[in-house]
Amino acid sequence: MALEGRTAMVTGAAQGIGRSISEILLKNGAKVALLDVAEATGTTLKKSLDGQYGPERTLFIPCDVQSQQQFKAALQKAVETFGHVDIFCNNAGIANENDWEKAVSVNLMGVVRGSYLALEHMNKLSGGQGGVIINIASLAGLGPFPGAPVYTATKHGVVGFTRSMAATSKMSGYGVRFNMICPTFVQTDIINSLTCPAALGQFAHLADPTRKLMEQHGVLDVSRVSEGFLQLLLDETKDGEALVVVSKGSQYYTFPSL
Ligand SMILES: NC(=O)C1=CN([C@@H]2O[C@H](COP(=O)(O)OP(=O)(O)OC[C@H]3O[C@@H](n4cnc5c(N)ncnc54)[C@H](O)[C@@H]3O)[C@@H](O)[C@H]2O)C=CC1
Ligand SMILES: CCCCCC(=O)/C=C/[C@H]1[C@H](O)CC(=O)[C@@H]1CCCCCCC(=O)O
Repeated sequence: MALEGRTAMVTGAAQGIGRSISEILLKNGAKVALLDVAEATGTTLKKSLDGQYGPERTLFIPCDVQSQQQFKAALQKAVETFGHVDIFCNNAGIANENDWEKAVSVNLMGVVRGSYLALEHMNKLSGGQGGVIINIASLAGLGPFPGAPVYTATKHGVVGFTRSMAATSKMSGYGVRFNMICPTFVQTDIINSLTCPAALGQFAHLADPTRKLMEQHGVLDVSRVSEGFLQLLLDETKDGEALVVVSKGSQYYTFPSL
């Protein structure tokens, strides 16, 4: 199997896209540390995966990506259990224009924190074995998404950070590839937040236009993102790339050259 002997960590792994990514990693032979702030959902998932893959293949670690202490301890636990980390996916995210500071904290600061902590273990210059970091951005990381300006800003931030880290890693010799995925709407709980007046705050009047956008763009199954994730992970030529996953297919985004 393509990922036999590899160890992965996925944040926001208890449900949705993170769960689907964790499952495709397991199907392809990897061991996976599942991190999530939702302890009950994560524990239930771990039990179900134990039945399918055996208890030694996964580890559930309750972890809020907003906490440096919890995140650092989670990395430590995964490395102690599995020996090393080869694949790291910063997936945890929320949509909340009302509590927009939390959205910045989870979606952008959480990705920076996760990437830097993962690098401490993966960086070849500090004794690591190298690896791949894949960040889950969004189509809203490449263009404007009306009704969710802060969500959009965080995803643009993830795109900029990931591209810059890819260049930084290459020029420094870290041996770690950085890539991102930019999906359109995907059938998970987060799309309820994008049309929920409480989460939209001052932009609650844009819930209906967002529903219309979903009808126009389509809402994908999570498997479309995890299949893209596997493609991006296994293609060693990809570094600093954004894989756009939309209803008509998946394609690498061409950034304007500056
Ligand atoms: N569903 C969609 O339409 C799209 C989602 N995305 C992105 O995909 C990622 C995953 O979201 P979905 O699976 O769609 O949503 P989801 O709401 O189903 O899953 C998000 C997961 O992240 C966890 N989480 C939230 N805050 C956390 C924190 N502080 N620390 C650790 N875990 C935390 C949740 O408990 C949950 O398990 C997010 O970054 C989202 O922005 C990107 C494009 C489209
Ligand atoms: C393939 C090139 C993509 C270029 C960026 C783009 O097309 C952006 C489109 C936005 C458009 O301005 C209006 C939208 O609704 C698009 C963004 C849709 C975002 C879906 C986000 C879903 C999510 O993250 O939960």
